[in-house]
Order: sequence, then structure tokens, then C-alpha cells
Amino acid sequence: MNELSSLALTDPVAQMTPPDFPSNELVRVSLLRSLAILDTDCEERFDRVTRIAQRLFNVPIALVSMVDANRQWFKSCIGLDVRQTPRDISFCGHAILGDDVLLIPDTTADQRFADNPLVTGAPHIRFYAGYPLSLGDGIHIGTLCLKDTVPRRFSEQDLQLLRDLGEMTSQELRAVAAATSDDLTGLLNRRGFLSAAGQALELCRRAASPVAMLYCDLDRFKQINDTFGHVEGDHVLRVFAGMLRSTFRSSDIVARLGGDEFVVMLTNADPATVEAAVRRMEAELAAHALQSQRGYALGCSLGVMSFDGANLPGLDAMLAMADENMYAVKRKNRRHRRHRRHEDNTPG
Ligand SMILES: Nc1nc2c(ncn2[C@@H]2O[C@H](COP(=O)(O)OP(=O)(O)OP(=O)(O)O)[C@@H](O)[C@H]2O)c(=O)[nH]1
Repeated sequence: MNELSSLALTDPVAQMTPPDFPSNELVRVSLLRSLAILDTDCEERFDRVTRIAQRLFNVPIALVSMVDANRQWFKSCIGLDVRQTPRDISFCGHAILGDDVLLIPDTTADQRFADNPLVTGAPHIRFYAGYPLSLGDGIHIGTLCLKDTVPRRFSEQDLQLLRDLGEMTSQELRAVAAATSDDLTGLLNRRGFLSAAGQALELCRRAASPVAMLYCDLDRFKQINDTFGHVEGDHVLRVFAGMLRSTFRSSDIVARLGGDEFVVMLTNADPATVEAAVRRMEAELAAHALQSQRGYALGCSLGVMSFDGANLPGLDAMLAMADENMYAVKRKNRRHRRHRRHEDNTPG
């Protein structure tokens, strides 16, 4: 290493580097929020990990940190008396960008962190080691991390131990994810929807931003099951879930409530945006009818309700209104089908 590059690495006046956003940021944040873990109480299964980590490594600070859109929030926290810090000064925001431990043996010798306010001021972090917590598919929602107020050496054995503890924590998070998702389609289930939509609704209420609720129920799905079998019925449910995923934005909350019923909550969506999304959905269904040669058409009844940001009702009321709207559409579709059958059977 020449003199200049060695200076650059240790230059104490170098500017702190805020963490980049990972390329899957939108999906990452919406999956994190769908866990409904943010701003919840402490839980023994996570506190156990930080207690073990603190004892094993003999550090003053051990955290299970969730990296949210603009902050890091601590699900478990030993040694700090705050539950969150801004993301742009967080170490964990950097750690979630990699697949392995981010190790900073001495923060004052690292230009990314030397003038970080968490280094120059309380809690005076001199050492950091953070392992990314993963929901799978490269979705890193936070870290298990250790901090100390003095520089430290970290051996290969220490690294392996931290990885093992981190994997244990990821498994706990994946268990939380499994309880809120639908096995067949991978969408949120009813429970996941209620918690994710409840959180999003509170945000929209605070920002007075408009919300729409879209309730979908497949038409004559029982007939597909009865005629083509349940395996084909399951395929239809997965195809429909895929259409919802590709039609709506990643900031919208899409779920299978049960059976052949699906729901989408669109956040910050004015009526024109909602209308455009419904048109896209109808176009997807029409394209599927043309392409698929499976002996049946895939149809659904859609009930849509838009709500003004200044006057948002509760989640239950929104769902009930959209459901009622969907049934009105379903009754109309049934009458339409009966009418068509009647016309087809009438000799011309
Ligand atoms: N293949 C499959 N079928 C399911 C699943 N969950 C529920 N069902 C079936 O979905 C069907 C829903 O029937 P209905 O509510 O009468 O719906 P429908 O036939 O679409 O009737 P309309 O809504 O009036 O058009 C029932 O036959 C259930 O057995 C599932 O996970 N897989």
C-alpha cells in the first residue's frame, strides 16, 4: 500500500458515508413491515440471543436491529437506552448490504465511520460486528450486532460463532414470516394482512393520504375444482396471486384472505391510480383467457372502495364496504351470465 492510499483509509477528517440502499429495497421493506414486528414489545426468543451474544463476546452492547425505511429499530437491545436511531448514521444499514459479517475492529480507523456521530459522541462506538438477518432470497431485514466502546480483535472462531447466532435469529424471523403468509400462493394470509394493513393505515392516517381497498373473489371457482380437480384449482389460485403481484405496486398490500378470496390495500392511491390498477388487472385476466388453453376462463368479481385521506375509516369498515361492493358486482355478473345462457338457448 502506498502512503496516499494508507492515508485515505485512516484520514480522520474523511466524510462519514451513509449506507446505500440495496437493490431490493422496496420488497425488503414491505416484507419487513408485513412481519408486523416493528414497534412491538420485547420477546424472549430474541432477548435470549442478545443475552447469549453479550456473554459469549463480553461486549457492552448486543442488538437485534431491524433496518426500516428511514431508521433502525431494535427488537432486542442490551446496553443502549434508545430503541431506534436514524438509518443514515447506522452501522447496520451498511451490514445488510453484504451476505456475511461486517467487521469494523476500530471505527476511528475507518473513513466510513470515523466521524459518525455514534462514534464521536455517545455511545462512542469503537468496535462493530454485524451479521445480516435474512428472510431468504437475499432479503436482509436487519442484523444481529455487537458493539464496544474500545477497539477489539475478532478471531475466525468469533466470526463463526456470530454467524451461527445470526442464523438462529434469522430462523426465528422466518418463523414469524411463516405465521403471516399463505403456503399455497406465498401472499400474506389474513393474519399477515390485518397486521400489515393496520400499520400502513396508521401511516396513511398521519399523512392524510388516500387509501383504496380492493376485494376479489374468483367466479365459479368451485366448478373448476369439480370439473378439473383440486390440483388445477390450486394452480388457478397461484396464477391469480401472480397476476395480483404483477399488477400492483410493491407498496400495496396483497393477501389471500382464504379460499378464493383476495384483497389488496392500495396506499397513497388517488381514484385515478386505483382506476388504472383495476384496468391493468382486467387486462391481465383478458390476456390469460386468450393465452390459456385449459378449458375454462379465469374470472373474478372485484369490489373497489376509495377513501379520502382526510376521512379514513377503520380497517374492518373498509373491508366490509369493499366486500359488499364485490357482492353487488358478483350478483350483476351472475345475472349477466344467466342472460347470456338464455340468449344462447333461444332459437334465433
Ligand atoms: N383447489 C382449492 N380449492 C379451494 C381452496 N380453498 C377453498 N377452495 C374451494 O373454493 C371453492 C369456493 O367456492 P365458492 O365460494 O362457492 O365460490 P365459487 O364457485 O367461485 O362461486 P361464486 O363466487 O359464486 O362464483 C370451494 O369449493 C372450496 O372447496 C384451496 O386452497 N384449493
